[in-house]
Parts: sequence; structure tokens; C-alpha cells
Amino acid sequence: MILSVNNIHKSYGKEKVLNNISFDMKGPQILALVGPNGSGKSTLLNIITNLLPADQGSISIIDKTNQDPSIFRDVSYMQDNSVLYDYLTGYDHLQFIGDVQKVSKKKVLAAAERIGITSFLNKKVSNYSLGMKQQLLLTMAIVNEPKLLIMDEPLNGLDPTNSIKVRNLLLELAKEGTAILLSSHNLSEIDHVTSNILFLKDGQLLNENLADYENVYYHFTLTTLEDPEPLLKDTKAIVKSFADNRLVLSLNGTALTEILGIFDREGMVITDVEKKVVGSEERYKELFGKQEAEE
Ligand SMILES: Nc1ncnc2c1ncn2[C@@H]1O[C@H](COP(=O)(O)OP(=O)(O)OP(=O)(O)O)[C@@H](O)[C@H]1O
Repeated sequence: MILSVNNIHKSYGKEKVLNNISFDMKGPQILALVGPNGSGKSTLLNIITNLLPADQGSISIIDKTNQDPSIFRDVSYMQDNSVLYDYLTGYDHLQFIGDVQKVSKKKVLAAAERIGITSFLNKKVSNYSLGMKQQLLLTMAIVNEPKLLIMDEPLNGLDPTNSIKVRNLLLELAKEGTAILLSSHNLSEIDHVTSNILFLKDGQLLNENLADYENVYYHFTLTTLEDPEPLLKDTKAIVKSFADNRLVLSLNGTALTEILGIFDREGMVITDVEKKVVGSEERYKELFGKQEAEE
């Protein structure tokens, strides 16, 4: 198991910020944490990386507790740019990280080359644009070739060219075996890198099991007027709606044969089926309400 988050609770004074958060990352994948401002994303990432204590619950990373200092060779946390020092150059930052992570200068420079920041490494961070800062933070996060990369809003402040570049890099890293947990507001960007999304609202996860991550919906037209929901209650299918012979289900690939078998057994004839991939923006509107998504 790469990451296991178990029953995390956190309050600031009387304000409950995280309420019983649990989820797992079993292998290399990209998992996005999405939620409105103040929903607790940064607090959760800070707890996972042991920068902040939880009130209750536990975290394990690569099968060790997150309190074990040895795991941080294999984990990187890309925070927001407040962790950068204005009066130091990009190169100074990389040298520091290289020393802490015991990574050779050659590897550090190779990471800078990969992100494409060598041309401005000698400039002081005070002269960097937001996008340049993001790219420096990203380079700092990959120098140790982490098994788990945790990122707070990595796509923030990037122009379209750099955004595409960083998205491709995330996909490449995941393919090479890095598990990536990232938070984001930018839902259309997220759709390009993953369909695995955890939605956080008021400190609670709105979806906890894998079936809920699914963004594939099936629209069936049936000959029956009878509500099929009771027949499907022991399956992985989630009934989204049923009206006028139209049944909308969210289900994963393995459940489809089971569902078709049930329709067949019950004599429910399908006259039409349409598969629809739902983008995360649509999913966000469904979970948070249209108004909030458009704010
Ligand atoms: N150090 C702190 N002391 C008191 N309250 C805090 C502290 N840090 C965060 N909070 C509160 O906890 C809640 C969650 O904040 P958090 O920064 O985790 O949310 P977020 O989802 O990352 O928000 P954003 O998308 O705006 O970065 C907010 O109501 C915030 O005001």
C-alpha cells in the first residue's frame, strides 16, 4: 500500500476542519483531491506529510507510519510558493534539496533540465513569475525520484504551454511508477490527468469507495415502467435516476455484465444504451450544486 489514510479528524479551536477522512492509494496512480476554498485540502495534505498533527486517526506511507523519518526519502511534498526564499536563486534551492535528500548534483541538474528551468536557475526567486516558481517547486519535488508525490495545487498559475507541459510530466511520472496525490481547483485541467477524484466538502469526503470515483454513466432505455432500483441494490451500480423508462446508472466495467444478467433474468428488455463519460466539472456540479460550481 502506497498511502493509507485512516479516520483522520482535525479541528482548529471549535472549528471542525476534517471529519473522519479515510482513503487508500494502493499503487501508482494519480488521485486528485478537489473541493472548494477552505474545505480542508491543505490541512489534509499537511497531516499526511506529518507537518501538522491530526487530533485522531493514523496515516501510513509505503507500509510505515508517517511519523517514521525514513519514509521522506521516498516522499515529496510540493507546497505552495510561500516555502521559497525570495533572496535565494533557483539553483540555491535545488542545491539545498539535493543536500538534504543526498542526491548528486548531476541528478539535480537532470531534474531541472527535465522541467526546463535551467535558463532561469541563476536568477533570484524575487524575480520569478508565479509559473516559474511553480516549476522550481516541481523540480525540487522530483529530484529524489519519489515513490509518492504529494502536490498542493501544482497547476496553479501556469500558462497554457506550461500547464500542458506539467500535465504531461505528471502522466509520465505516473507511468514510471510514481503515485501522485494532488489538490486542485482547476477541474478541466484535472480531467486531462486523472478520473480518480476525491471530493472534499466541509471537511468530509463525499465519495469513499472506488465505485464512486467512476465517471462513466450508462443510460439505458428499458421497456419496463417498473423501478429497477430494488433489483440492483446488491450490485455495484449506483442508480442516478429512473423516469419514463430511462435508467441512468453509474457503474464500473465489472458490474456491467452483472447488470445485463439481471435485466435479462427479470425480462427487462433494453431498447437503447448510451455510455457517457462525465467530466469532473459536471461531477463537481452534481456533488456541490450548480450555484457553488459557478461561483
Ligand atoms: N492554522 C490555522 N488556524 C486556524 N484555522 C485554520 C488554520 N489553517 C486553516 N484553517 C482553517 O481550516 C479550514 C480549511 O483550510 P485549508 O487551508 O485546509 O482549506 P483548503 O481546502 O486547502 O483551502 P484553499 O483551497 O483555499 O487553499 C479553513 O476554514 C481555514 O480557515
